[in-house]
Parts: sequence; structure tokens; C-alpha cells
Amino acid sequence: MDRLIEAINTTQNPSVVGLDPTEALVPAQVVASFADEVRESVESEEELQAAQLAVAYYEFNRTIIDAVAGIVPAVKPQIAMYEALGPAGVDVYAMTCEYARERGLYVLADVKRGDIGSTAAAYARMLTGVGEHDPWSIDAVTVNPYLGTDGITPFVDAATEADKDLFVLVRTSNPSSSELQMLDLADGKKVYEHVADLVEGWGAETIGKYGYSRVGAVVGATHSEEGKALRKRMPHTFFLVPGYGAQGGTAADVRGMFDADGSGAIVNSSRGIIGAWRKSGQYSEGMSADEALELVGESARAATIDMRDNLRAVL
Ligand SMILES: O=c1ccn([C@@H]2O[C@H](COP(=O)(O)O)[C@@H](O)[C@H]2O)c(=O)[nH]1
Repeated sequence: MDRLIEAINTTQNPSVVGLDPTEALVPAQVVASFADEVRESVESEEELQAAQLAVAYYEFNRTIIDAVAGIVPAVKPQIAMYEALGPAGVDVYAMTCEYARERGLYVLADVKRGDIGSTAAAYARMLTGVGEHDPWSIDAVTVNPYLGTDGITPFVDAATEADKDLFVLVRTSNPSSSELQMLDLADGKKVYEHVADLVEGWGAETIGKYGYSRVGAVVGATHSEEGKALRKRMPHTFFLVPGYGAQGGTAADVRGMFDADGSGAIVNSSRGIIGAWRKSGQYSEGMSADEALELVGESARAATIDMRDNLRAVL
């Protein structure tokens, strides 16, 4: 986690921009502008839409990355949005990670892996690469702990080998998260508290120079009180905090998830940043693709600065 903490210190900004493009979040004229170019490369008309969206996502992401580089320390591309487009989308995922890395950003791949040990070991190669080849250009992955220790250890080992990180789901931001995570265990703990204790243990051998291990935790901004309690319970665990903005979380809600020095957490916003152009009041369907992308970048930059300043105000 040392590199992430240093990037946060450099930018004085504990926030991460989520790159979760969807058809609705990319201006229509940007998608349309790639129709001719893509038509030449696809084999059938059926492939056209996904291929066109994939190219548009890449251009959109580059615009966002260029607009926020230097202001934020990190981006978090959400793989679901890219996998939905098939192989063309997966290519764009890898290209986006590479571009973000080139722009000096820490890349947190939100892939939420989780499987038995042998399969987890294969998933974990996302962190180490294959031989000399590192096809993903990422710094961290998100992992689902439901399978227990043998589903996590391969990621800890791979992260240690590659000097990278993982973030394990502990208390997720979504409305139904309590169905499982808040269940009472026989020893009086809640399920998420037990997971929190496991996460502290999984990271214990990997504590870096700032006191945090390379095994982080995902703690939703929508669970302010539990997040505050987890901060005390998990003194060596860095938090990734999604749920800010579009899901209702505020700077005040996440304050307790930071440590006494204002470190220990990074807060994500995806739609709130990449979709800011839609709320700018400046968009019109008559804009050219270039004009629309310019607005996307300007709006994302303004929303990023706003989020940074809101967080700074409570830390
Ligand atoms: O508990 C969780 C874990 C992950 N996420 C992911 O974060 C972003 C949030 O997007 P917003 O647009 O800022 O709501 C998204 O990729 C989720 O899959 C989460 O929200 N909560």
C-alpha cells in the first residue's frame, strides 16, 4: 500500500475515480463518431454496436484520465462494464489500465475475484503477469472473501511477489449487503466483523512502512458507523470506500474511516465523476463529438476537485 499512500500524499487527495463507462454515460455523438472506422474492422453487422462502444469507451476514458491525472492518485476501472462488450471490451479494459499507468496513476482493477485455491491462483496472475509479460498494467485487484482463506492466499502471494495490493470485500455499500454481512455469529460477532478480523490476519505479514498491509478492505461509504468501528478494529488495513456520491455517501459519512492522521482510506466515485457532464447544464445533442468530449473532461475535472475539497474539509 506504500505506493498508493505516497500517491495520495503527493496529490493531497484520498480519492479515486471509477472508470465505469456505460452507453448512457458516454455522449451519443462520441459513440456515433466511430461508426465508419469500426465498420471496416468488424466481420458482421451484429458485432458493430459492441465494437463501436468499446472504441468510444476508450476515447472517453482517455479524456477522463487526462482531465484528472495530477489531481487524483488513482483510478478504478470496473471490469463488468468492459466484459459486457465481449473481447473488444476486455481489450479496452487492458488499454485503459495501461494508459492510466502511463499517466502516473495507481490502477485499482475492480474485478471482484473469488474462487477455490487453484482457480484463485490463476486469477491472481492478473497481478504478476505471465513470465516477463504484464498484460494488465494494474496495481491492485478487488477480491471476494466468500470462499475463505484458500481463495485469498494466492492473491496475497501474488501481490507480495509483484509488490502490488488487494482489497477484500468486508462491508459493501449496496442496499442488500446486510442480508449476509450483518448476520450474527455464535461468538457474538457479525459476519462482516469476522471477515474484518480475517482480513487483518491475511495482511499481517505484509505491513509496509506506513503501517498498512497490502491486504486492504472494501468498506462502503453508506455504512458510516460500521466504517468508523472497522477503522479501530483493523488498524493495519487500508480501506477502499465506494458509495460516495451516486449512492448517497458524503464526506461526513466517510470521515470516521480515516485514521487520526487523515490516512488509511481512499474514497471512490464513479458515476459522480464520469457522468458529471450530464449535470453540467452545458450539454446539447447538437455538439460535435470533440465538443462533447471536452465537456466530459472539464466536468470530470471540476467534480474531482469538488470531491477532493469536500474530503479535505473533513480530514
Ligand atoms: O461495496 C461496494 C463495492 C464495490 N463497488 C463498486 O464501486 C463503484 C461505485 O460506483 P458509483 O457510480 O460511484 O456508485 C462501482 O464500480 C461498484 O461496482 C461499490 O459500489 N460498492
